[in-house]
Amino acid sequence: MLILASASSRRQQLLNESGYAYTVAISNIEEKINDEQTPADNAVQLATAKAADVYNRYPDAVILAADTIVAIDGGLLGKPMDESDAVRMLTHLSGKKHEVYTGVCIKQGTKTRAWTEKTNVYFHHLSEQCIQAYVETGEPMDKAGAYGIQGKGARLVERFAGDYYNVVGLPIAKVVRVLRDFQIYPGGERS
Ligand SMILES: Cc1cn([C@H]2C[C@H](O)[C@@H](COP(=O)(O)OP(=O)(O)OP(=O)(O)O)O2)c(=O)[nH]c1=O
Repeated sequence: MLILASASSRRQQLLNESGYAYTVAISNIEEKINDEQTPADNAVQLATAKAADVYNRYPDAVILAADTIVAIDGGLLGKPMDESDAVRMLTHLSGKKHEVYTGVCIKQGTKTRAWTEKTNVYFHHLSEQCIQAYVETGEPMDKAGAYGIQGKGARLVERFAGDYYNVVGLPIAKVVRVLRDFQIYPGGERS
């Protein structure tokens, strides 16, 4: 049995599109960023903590957890606290390159595979008016870095290098490969 330890509708959608049968169980951990650690370590540790939390409730299942963090100029951006925080984040990202890290943890019993995937994203120069209008759509509020590349936030992005789905919140191609090692297969694929 596969359990997705995530409330994120984007992650659920990516698993649905791949044709997996799974159940959602949400972890209750507090997502605290540790500024003294690298972005990659933060992302993978948060994903591992989410998986460990759900493992306590489902000790026999294969558990998939993920965490997405945005890094720029050596600092980390999680989800914005409010609209002015979203404006601050988007102003910081404007006209620059940043990195999106998604940490993934797949766990069954003592068998654990955990890693971080990085995608570089380059933003256009954004006017104050453009940032304000985007924040007013409400889209930034539940997203790391205050944007969603898969939504209206697409207009902010000049280009990216790496896995697009990693930015959305789950590097699905690698996840599919690692899940095979746990005997979990996508729709249409046999063991
Ligand atoms: C950068 C970016 C982030 N995001 C999202 C992915 C994640 O859902 C969210 C980062 O928060 P996360 O803490 O990774 O995930 P979550 O809180 O939504 O769900 P859970 O903790 O239950 O797993 O930001 C996008 O949807 N698009 C983007 O372009």
